[in-house]
Amino acid sequence: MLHMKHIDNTPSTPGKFKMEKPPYNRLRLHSSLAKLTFWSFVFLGLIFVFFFRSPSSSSPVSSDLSRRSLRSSYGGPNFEKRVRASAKIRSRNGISVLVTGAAGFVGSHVSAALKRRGDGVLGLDNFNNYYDPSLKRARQALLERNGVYIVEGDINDSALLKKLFDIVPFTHVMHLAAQAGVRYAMENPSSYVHSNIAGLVNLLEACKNANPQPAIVWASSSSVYGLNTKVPFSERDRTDQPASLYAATKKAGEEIAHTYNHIYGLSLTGLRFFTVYGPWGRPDMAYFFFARDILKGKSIPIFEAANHGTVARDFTYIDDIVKGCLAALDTAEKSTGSGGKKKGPAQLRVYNLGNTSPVPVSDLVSILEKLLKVKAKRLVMKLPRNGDVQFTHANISSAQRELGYKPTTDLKTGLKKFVEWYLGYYAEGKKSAQ
Ligand SMILES: O=C(O)[C@H]1O[C@H](OP(=O)(O)OP(=O)(O)OC[C@H]2O[C@@H](n3ccc(=O)[nH]c3=O)[C@H](O)[C@@H]2O)[C@H](O)[C@@H](O)[C@H]1O
Repeated sequence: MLHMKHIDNTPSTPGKFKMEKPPYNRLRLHSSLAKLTFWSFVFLGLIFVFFFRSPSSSSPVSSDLSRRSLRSSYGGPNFEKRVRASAKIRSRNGISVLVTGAAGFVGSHVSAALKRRGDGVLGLDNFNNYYDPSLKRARQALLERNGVYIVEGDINDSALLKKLFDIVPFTHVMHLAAQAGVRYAMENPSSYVHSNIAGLVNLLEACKNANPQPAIVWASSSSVYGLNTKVPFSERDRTDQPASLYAATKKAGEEIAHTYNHIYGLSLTGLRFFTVYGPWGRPDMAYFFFARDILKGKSIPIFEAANHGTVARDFTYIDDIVKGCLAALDTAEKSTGSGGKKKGPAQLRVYNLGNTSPVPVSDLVSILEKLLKVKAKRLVMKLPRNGDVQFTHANISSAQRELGYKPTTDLKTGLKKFVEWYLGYYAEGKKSAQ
């Protein structure tokens, strides 16, 4: 009760009051001791933390952790050396291209073709498991043997994109990373928003901030024509009635491209691919899993429209698509902006890359039966209302005129090449298609 004593001892004339020393000193002594103890603990704690976290610590756990964090930071001279070597231009008038989705079907073919003609190519891919990742790894191994390095990372990782643009002044970006597939969009809608919208915006942000700004060619889709009935589909037709979320995200991508072109002077070319097929293709696509299931003796669902209406696709062979992609890169004008600011109007293009000859899905199955020498167990079903459209048919006159695009492979010839690859790749017992 010190404070009460203190009050009791206070004289009525405060101006003359002098505090008695002993009790006050005792108080100060107590609080100093407490402070000293407290700060000693803090000090000891800091020393402990410092030594425990030091990389030179002999603790195996901490050194392993620090090694791991270094590995995942995309840093270090080795990483930069690999990136530079892969992106190095080896031909006169060559270009240096960042290919996103490089371990994908179209991405791996385009990367290989660019490398073959001496362009610098750096791949980027997140190796997600939308379909069997071992197929993506096999494509990666093939590309690595040909000098193309694929960085394992996501287009949503801004720090990684910035790092890549800091290391290499890419002249072009071939943006093929996406969440593909029209039916899977009902199962996992957010993956489409994540890759095809957020990822695209993130990539365009990196491109707009890069110095120099690259020209960008990217994959849109025939699905943007949605429920249109006028054929063949022309780039001038309406694209405001998508039948799947996949199509809606690709359509959104085209509008986002317009915005970045308008505000920042980015040169942007969208390619509307029409059902691309061929060797090293995507196992989620019909021609691929039809082949697998025919060989396994499983029945295959063949869609038909109302009143036995034919469902058809303008199937386009991968080599024709690759030629279209390279022509789009070669005719792309430079972006005009710098430092995130537009300096003048820049190129904005959209092209159909199709085959201009739609084939009914039932004919596709007949071709596969002949090539595989196995009769299919056909299960004819009503076209489900989960993203499919009844037919696609490209008008390619713009691409023909401006890119020199001219598809040369019909479905029979292309599927023959696919089946040869498929049988070789999944040779008996070695691997099995999933
Ligand atoms: O051009 C595009 O932009 C898109 O092309 C591709 O979509 P689609 O043309 O729908 O290809 P795909 O699924 O192989 O079905 C082929 C045909 O088989 C029919 N089909 C399909 C499945 C089935 O079980 N039965 C069936 O008859 C089906 O009705 C269709 O008629 C890409 O997957 C897509 O990512 C996108 O790039």
